[in-house]
Amino acid sequence: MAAVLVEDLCMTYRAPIRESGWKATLGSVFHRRFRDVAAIRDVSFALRRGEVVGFIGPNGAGKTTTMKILSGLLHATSGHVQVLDYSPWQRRADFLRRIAFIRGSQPVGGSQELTVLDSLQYQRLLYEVPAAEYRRNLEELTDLLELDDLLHRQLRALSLGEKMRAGLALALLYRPEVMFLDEPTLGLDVSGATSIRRFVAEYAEQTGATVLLTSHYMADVASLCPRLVLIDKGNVQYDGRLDELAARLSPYKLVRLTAPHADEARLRAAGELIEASNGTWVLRVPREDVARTTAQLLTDLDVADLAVEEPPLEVVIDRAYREGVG
Ligand SMILES: Nc1ncnc2c1ncn2[C@@H]1O[C@H](COP(=O)(O)OP(=O)(O)OP(=O)(O)O)[C@@H](O)[C@H]1O
Repeated sequence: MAAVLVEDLCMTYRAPIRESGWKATLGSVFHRRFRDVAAIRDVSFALRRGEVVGFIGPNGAGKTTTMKILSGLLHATSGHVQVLDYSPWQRRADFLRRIAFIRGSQPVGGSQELTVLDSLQYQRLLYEVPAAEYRRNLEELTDLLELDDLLHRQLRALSLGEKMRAGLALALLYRPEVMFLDEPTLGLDVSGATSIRRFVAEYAEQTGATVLLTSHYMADVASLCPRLVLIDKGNVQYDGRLDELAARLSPYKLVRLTAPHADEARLRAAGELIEASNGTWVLRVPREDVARTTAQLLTDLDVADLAVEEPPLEVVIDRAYREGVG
C-alpha cells in the first residue's frame, strides 16, 4: 500500500478581483467579483512507505497547495487523495497524529510567549503522547536537534534557525509516519541548513518515515532525495530518479584534473575547457566519452589528481524550469 496516493488532483482557488480606486472599492462591497485560479491540474503520484521524495518546481507551481491538500488543510476541487489509509480533508484525530506538515515560513505556531519546553508539554497533551514515550522522544529530539539551550527560552525570542529546530521537535514529538516538509531550510545559514538536512535524514532512517520535501535549495534535494517529482504550472513534468533527470538534461559531465605542466592545447582537444586556474583544469566532456577521455588524459599527461563530477544540480534544474524536461 502506498503511504501517499494522489490521483488526478485539481485545485482551483476562487480569488476576489480587487480593482484600485475608491469607486471600485465601494462597488466591490455590493458586487464582489471573483476569478478562478487553477493552482494544480491533474496531479498524480504515489509515495511508498519510507521514501524521501523531493517535490520541486518554480514559484507558484502548486507545491504548497498540494501539501495543504495532503495534510487536510484544503479540500481539493477534484481528484483522489489518500494518506496512509485516510482522506486527509476529514482531519480525523488519528490521522493528524500520524502526519506532520512543517513549513519553513511558519516553523512554530501557537503562543509565542511559551517556552519551548512548555510548548512541547502542551503538544504532548494535544497529541496524547504517553508519558514514557514523551520522555524518550524528548531526550532523542533534544540530542538530535541540540535543543538543550533552547528548552527554557520563549518561542518569540528564538532566531529563525532556532525556531525551525523547535518546530521540528514539536512536529516530531508524536513520531509522525508521514512528513510534509515545505522549505524547511528557508532563510537558514549554511550550518543551520546542514544540521536540518542531517536531522531529516537521520529521522527518516531511524523511524522509516515517508517524507515529501519542497525546497528551492538544490543542496537539500541533492543530499536527501533520490527521487524527484517536478511540478510546473500545476502539472507534474517529471517523476523519477534525480540522477536520471540530470543525465537526461545535461548530456555532459565535468572532468576536473590537476596537472600543473599540462599543455592547454592538448586539454582543449579532450573537451570543452570551462575553467583553468593554477594547474587545475575543468573540462566539459560528453557522458559517453568520459571513460575514454579520462583514460587518455591519464596516459598522456602528468596528472596529480582527477575527478569526474556531475554538473551542478542548479544548472540542471534551471534548465528543466526554463526549457521543460522534454
Ligand atoms: N489562497 C489563494 N487564493 C488564490 N490563489 C492562490 C492562493 N494560494 C495560492 N494561489 C495561487 O496558486 C498557485 C500555486 O501556489 P502555491 O503556493 O501552491 O505555489 P508554490 O509552488 O508553493 O510556490 P512557491 O515556491 O512560490 O512557494 C499560484 O498561482 C498562487 O498564486
